[in-house]
Amino acid sequence: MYDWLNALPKAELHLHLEGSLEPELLFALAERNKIKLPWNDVEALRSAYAFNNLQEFLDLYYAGADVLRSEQDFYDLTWAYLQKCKAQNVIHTEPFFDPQTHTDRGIPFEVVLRGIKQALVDGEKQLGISHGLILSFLRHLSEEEAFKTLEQARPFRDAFIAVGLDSSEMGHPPSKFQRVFDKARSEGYLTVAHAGEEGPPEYIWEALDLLKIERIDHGVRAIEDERLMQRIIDEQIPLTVCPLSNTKLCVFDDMRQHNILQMLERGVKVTVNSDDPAYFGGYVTENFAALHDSLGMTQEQAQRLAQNSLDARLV
Ligand SMILES: Nc1ncnc2[nH]cnc12
Ligand SMILES: [Zn+2]
Repeated sequence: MYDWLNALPKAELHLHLEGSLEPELLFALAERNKIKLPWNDVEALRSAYAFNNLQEFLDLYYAGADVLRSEQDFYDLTWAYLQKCKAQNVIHTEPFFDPQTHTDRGIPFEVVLRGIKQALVDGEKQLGISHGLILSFLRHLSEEEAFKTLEQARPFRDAFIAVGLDSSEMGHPPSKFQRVFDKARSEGYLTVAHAGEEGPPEYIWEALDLLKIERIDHGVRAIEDERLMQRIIDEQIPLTVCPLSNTKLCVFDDMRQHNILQMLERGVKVTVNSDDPAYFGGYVTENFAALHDSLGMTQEQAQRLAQNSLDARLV
């Protein structure tokens, strides 16, 4: 039914690899690693996917990530995501991963990175999907811990194109990580950050002015600040918007209230992404389909959104 949306060549610019962990794989990895789960089966886990806000989701997302232990686990996770990309004509992806979610559980940085990177390299060779990997800091943790993570990444500098910032937004403004991002930029990393998902427009200003980001992840609350909107339009700063995520996390009560097409028509460089597809009900094509079903997105608008994603690549 959505073959025309599936067929559009597109890039995905906002995807957390840990958020692509489907319940079936989660259970398989739990069995492989002999981990007892608090859910009886896949259906019980899926029925827990009802969230009132970002934090409720994050609590489950970090709990789910605990089944990822070995290099092979991270490879399998990433490979499963790349298969979805192939099926949906995502020809380029710039995924995030959160090293601290794993190093804080005692999994060495290099175990995580090697598994992910090997799958991405195989994806290039075998599936023709190009990539740029983004190391994302957890903003609910301290500046010092982010510096430590940047240090752990140093021997693998070439594996990354950028650093990012995710996790609980409220109370953790971009300014908290200004010095970490300064250091990262001095080492040649590009920068992106989640801002204006649940947080106010001020956080987007900080991300632009203090973290010097190339793209805004989410950014949907920019619409509350006209001066900010003008800047984003004038400078053509891309927004990586995640419609299904925004409705599942109650950023918008209903998809019919989502502002992505309004932004598109105002000249904002918005893109469509899946964020955490295993938890939010779909990959990129399902996100496009939701815009068609609920907002009446036209074929021409879909083409512009897909083209924006290709134009907004960092590599
Ligand atoms: N949507 C999101 N916002 C912030 N942090 C995240 N980590 C994974 N998904 C996230
Ligand atoms: Zn995200």
